[in-house]
Formats: sequence, structure tokens, C-alpha cells
Amino acid sequence: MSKKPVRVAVTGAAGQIGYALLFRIASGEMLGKDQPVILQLLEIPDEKAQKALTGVMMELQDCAFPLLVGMEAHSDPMTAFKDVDYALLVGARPRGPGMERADLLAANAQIFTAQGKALDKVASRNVKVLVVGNPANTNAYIAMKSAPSLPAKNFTAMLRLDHNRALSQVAAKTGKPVAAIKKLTVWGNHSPTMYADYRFATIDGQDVKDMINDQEWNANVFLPTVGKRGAAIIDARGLSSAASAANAAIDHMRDWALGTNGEWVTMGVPSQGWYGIPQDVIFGFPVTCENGEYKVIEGLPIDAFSQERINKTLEELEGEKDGVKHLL
Ligand SMILES: NC(=O)c1ccc[n+]([C@@H]2O[C@H](COP(=O)([O-])OP(=O)(O)OC[C@H]3O[C@@H](n4cnc5c(N)ncnc54)[C@H](O)[C@@H]3O)[C@@H](O)[C@H]2O)c1
Ligand SMILES: O=C(O)C[C@H](O)C(=O)O
Repeated sequence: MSKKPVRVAVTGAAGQIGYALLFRIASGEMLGKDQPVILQLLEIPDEKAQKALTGVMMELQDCAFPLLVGMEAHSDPMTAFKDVDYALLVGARPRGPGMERADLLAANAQIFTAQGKALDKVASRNVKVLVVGNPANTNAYIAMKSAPSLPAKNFTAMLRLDHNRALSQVAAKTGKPVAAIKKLTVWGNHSPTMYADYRFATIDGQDVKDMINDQEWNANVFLPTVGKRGAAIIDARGLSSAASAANAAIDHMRDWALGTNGEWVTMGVPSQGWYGIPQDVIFGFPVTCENGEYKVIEGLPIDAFSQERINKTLEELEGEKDGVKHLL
């Protein structure tokens, strides 16, 4: 018997990440090749954006995806999020010319307050929310705080792109395939302050730290490369990462929904005090997923170098949180 369709909301659906994401959701790459989906797509109430969304929907239709059993265009989160089981919050206000960081935080705070409130009112009580739009951790925090009747644990931010970037750098350094690398993680904020950590990673049972054995490379090559990768892509492409960001969003949601078979992945999730990170700060942690739930790996030793990096990314997140507290 075929499964009951699930409702998937995607915001910023006519944007460049949306274009790299929707076709993969509709083909079953996110929730499984046996899971029918209904796409509920949100764009701003602007003629050009809505027209572009219509074009994307025409293309989705032209793919004749067997799993795509419904599709709707929306300009209001209150209708877009009705009964949704999954919400991918991609649309956000980009930094414009002359815009200060505080202005960017405030503009996005408005968007994510409204979207959090709408999720609170109309989404499924089990909705799984992934925030991709930057600043992703703080936007997820705002949406979570604006949705008090939903479980806080259902709000997550995307650190998976940083995780995947770190995997590829370690693979290149060791000459081993990415699939062989286990137990890597990225702590903190989706920003250049994130701390990609291979201290626990193994390849075919061997410690990656011993294989690399180069703290100078870790501190001065690996961490800056992963941390500044988003800016390097903007510089090279003239646009921010889109296909790799969409791919990371698919990975994040697929693993959350379908499980990781004991493998570690990184998710930005509201802290419950793990590793001294204050309650509710949305922070990248190592997790495993099973039965639709993530579980943070606890009890890992944190050395002085790692603690310093974790403190730095936490400090940045606390600063972002302070910058929006008057708006919540
Ligand atoms: N977390 C990550 O790893 C990561 C990686 C890459 C990009 N990003 C972020 O993802 C976001 C989207 O990137 P993009 O390249 O698709 O941008 P884009 O500008 O191509 O598309 C964004 C779309 O969102 C729409 N939008 C804006 N406000 C909206 C709202 N309130 N409701 C619904 N739609 C809205 C815009 O109309 C636009 O079509 C950006 O904030 C970007 O910085 C995050
Ligand atoms: O959009 C950006 O600023 C960069 C993006 O978050 C990325 O990591 O590629």
C-alpha cells in the first residue's frame, strides 16, 4: 500500500537554492523513494517573485515526478505552513549595500518571527523545521522562540554544509574517500567562527588526527578553508553557494527523517546545556538520528584548543541573540 503523502513547505522557493532543492525533494531524494509529497511553496508577495515561482512549478510539473502528488504557491506563511510536516526555511533577506549586520539581523528577525508564529498556529505539531536562510542559527532561534506551542527540539539550523565541506577537505588531505570518514563534526554557528573538529574522526578504524598529525595545518589551513568557504564561493561564482547548500539541506532532512544508522552527522539544534552551551542556543553538535529524532553525542573530551574555538563561536551566537532580543 502506498504511504500517505506528507506536506513539505519550502520558503524562498523561487530563489537559487530553491531551484536546486525542489526537484530533489519531488524525486524522493529527501524523504525516500516511497514517500509521496505535497509541496507548499512560499515566496514574497511580489509580482516578479510569484511569476518566477510559477515558472519553477511549471518545470516541476513537466518532470512528471510520480511522488509529487500536490503543489501549491503561497505568499502568506499562514497558508503556506498549513498542516506541514517539514518546513525548509530558505528565504531570507540578503545583506544589501550599506546594510550593517544589525540591520540584517533586524530584517531577518521580522521574517522569522512571522514564520515562527505561523508555524505555531497552523503546522503539524510534529513539524520538523530546518533553517537555511542566514544568519541560520539565529533565524532558527527566532522562529523557535516565536512558536512556543511547538517543541523547541523541532527547530534546527543547517550546519551540514560546513560538515560536508570539512569531510571533503579531510578526504583530500588524507587521500581517502569521503565515505570512509566517520565521526567528524562541526561545532557552533554557521559562520566563519564554526569549529570543524576531526579529533574523533576515523578512517577504516584509524584515527584521522594521527593520520594527519599536523596541528599547524588544522589551525591555519583546514579551519580557515572550511570557515571561509562560503565567501570563497561567492568570490568565484559571483553568487552564494546554491547546489551544495541544497544538497546539505537534503542530507540534513533525510538523515533526521530516515536515520543515520549510528553514523555521526552535524545539526544545529537548541542546546539542552550540552558541553556548557546555554539552554536554547542553536548550536552545531555531533548527532545521530533514529526514528525521526536526533540525539546529541555527549561526553566527548574538549581540549584547550577546542574549548577556545567553541567559546569564540558561542560568543558570536550570544552577540547575535542580544542583537535581536528586543524584537522577540
Ligand atoms: N546555512 C547555509 O549553509 C547556507 C548556505 C548557502 C546559503 N544560505 C542562505 O540561504 C538563503 C537563500 O539563498 P539563495 O541563494 O537561495 O538566495 P536567493 O536570493 O537566490 O533566493 C532567496 C529567495 O527567498 C525569497 N524570500 C525572501 N524573503 C522571503 C520571505 N519572507 N518569505 C519567502 N520567501 C522569501 C526571495 O524572494 C528569493 O526568491 C540566504 O540567506 C543565504 O545566505 C545558507
Ligand atoms: O550566503 C552566504 O553568505 C554563504 C553561505 O552561508 C555559505 O556558507 O555558502
